Amino acid sequence: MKFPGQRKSKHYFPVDARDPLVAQIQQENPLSRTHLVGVGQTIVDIEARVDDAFLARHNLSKGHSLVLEEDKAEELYQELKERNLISHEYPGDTIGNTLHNYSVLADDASILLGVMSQDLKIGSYAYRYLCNTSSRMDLDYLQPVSGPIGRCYTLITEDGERTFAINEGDMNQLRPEFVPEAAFENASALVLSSYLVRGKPTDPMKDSALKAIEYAKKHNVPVVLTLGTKYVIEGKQEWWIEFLKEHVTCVAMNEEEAEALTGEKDPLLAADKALEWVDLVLCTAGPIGLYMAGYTEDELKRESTLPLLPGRIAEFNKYEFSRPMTKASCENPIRVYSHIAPYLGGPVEIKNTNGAGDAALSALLHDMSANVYHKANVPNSAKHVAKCLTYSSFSQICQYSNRVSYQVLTQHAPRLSRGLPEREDCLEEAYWER
Ligand SMILES: Nc1ncnc2c1ncn2[C@@H]1O[C@H](COP(=O)(O)OP(=O)(O)OP(=O)(O)O)[C@@H](O)[C@H]1O
Ligand SMILES: O=c1[nH]cnc2c1ncn2[C@@H]1O[C@H](CO)[C@@H](O)[C@H]1O
Repeated sequence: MKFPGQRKSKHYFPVDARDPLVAQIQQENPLSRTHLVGVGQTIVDIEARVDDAFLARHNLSKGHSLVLEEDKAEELYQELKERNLISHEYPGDTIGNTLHNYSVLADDASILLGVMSQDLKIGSYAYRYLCNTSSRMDLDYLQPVSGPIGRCYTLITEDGERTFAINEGDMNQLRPEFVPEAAFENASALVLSSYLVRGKPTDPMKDSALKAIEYAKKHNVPVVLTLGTKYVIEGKQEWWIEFLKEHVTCVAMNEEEAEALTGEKDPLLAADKALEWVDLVLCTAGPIGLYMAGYTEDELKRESTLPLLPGRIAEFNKYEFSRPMTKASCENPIRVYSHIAPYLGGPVEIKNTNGAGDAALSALLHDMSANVYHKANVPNSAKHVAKCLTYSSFSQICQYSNRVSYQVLTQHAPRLSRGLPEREDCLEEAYWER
């Protein structure tokens, strides 16, 4: 496990490969490992530049993700092909992206539960998916299917906005028996998306997601839900709120999804509202940057030395140097919030915003895993006197998530093509204090 954030801090582990005491411990007891597990919809993103008329012709709603009927999807594909509009093809899926990015950042294992075409043809979409996925992502549990994996037409209009049109293929055919309990032993988190429940009523995907949640709970693995698109939430708020209350530790969303869920337009107020149902919130807000909200123990709160920020909650970032905890593990829980503006004000040229939110979430998950890893290997560390959800503070995670989003904005693909530059390993020194 490569560590996130302040890697030179005294709690960094493995502390120093040259320290004879540490070397000894490592020889006697191999380090305990952890991994991230996710239930995904295996999808290839097919990117094309189109105009607004194209979206109108295919009845697509700009900025969102819609599932098309097979014949409509074929019509759309034919037009893209005939007009030679397809520019890139990448592995996609919000969960696949998150797991891949996690594996790249942590240089460690993640497990994808999903489907894969059993008869692979070289050059096919399934083949492309596998070739361009991190070798740290464990694909051994995938369920073989006879049909194609999903295709996500990623349509970029002149204003830089992206609209998704989905041809499902067999992406929702994952059956519960392909969700093995073994994948949850020692897992640091289970990550799911709200997209998993929008298949046909006869699709087994929803039951598979519920099976995964059942195992996660059994093994005390936090459940992290990313909201995907506001259309999955709108009109079903009550259902989602019950779902969050019952199953979810951490929710990740952008400001539109946050509004659909909470009715609050302001991302800070929306994040605050979501704390009524979950323990930790990541809310991205495009050019505004991102917010986090969560709980910490009153006695353990740590005051920020950064400027206090104005917002709909006065001095909301006052305790952002605290580490997130579940509400239940606090005796006197207090709410903590943090915000960060886009890294360096955002890239000079945004290649594509596709995947920026997934990138932010993968950084948070990396930090959660680092905590589990550190706790398993250095249980007596002062870091673990209280049961925290993450290794770093709210503030540090905001910085890290934002930095990773920036990296995705500067490239076409929705997944990180490589880790962050090594010279930035210590965020404080190399980047934030510039
Ligand atoms: N126009 C922009 N300028 C600067 N930074 C941006 C811009 N858009 C996004 N970002 C950065 O990327 C992060 C995530 O972006 P955004 O809120 O667009 O995610 P999202 O809508 O969930 O994306 P996706 O669903 O495509 O993964 C933001 O917190 C911000 O740091
Ligand atoms: O219905 C869906 N299920 C799963 N992933 C999706 C769906 N629609 C879009 N994306 C994925 O969202 C990523 C960016 O966040 C894209 O890579 C796209 O593949």
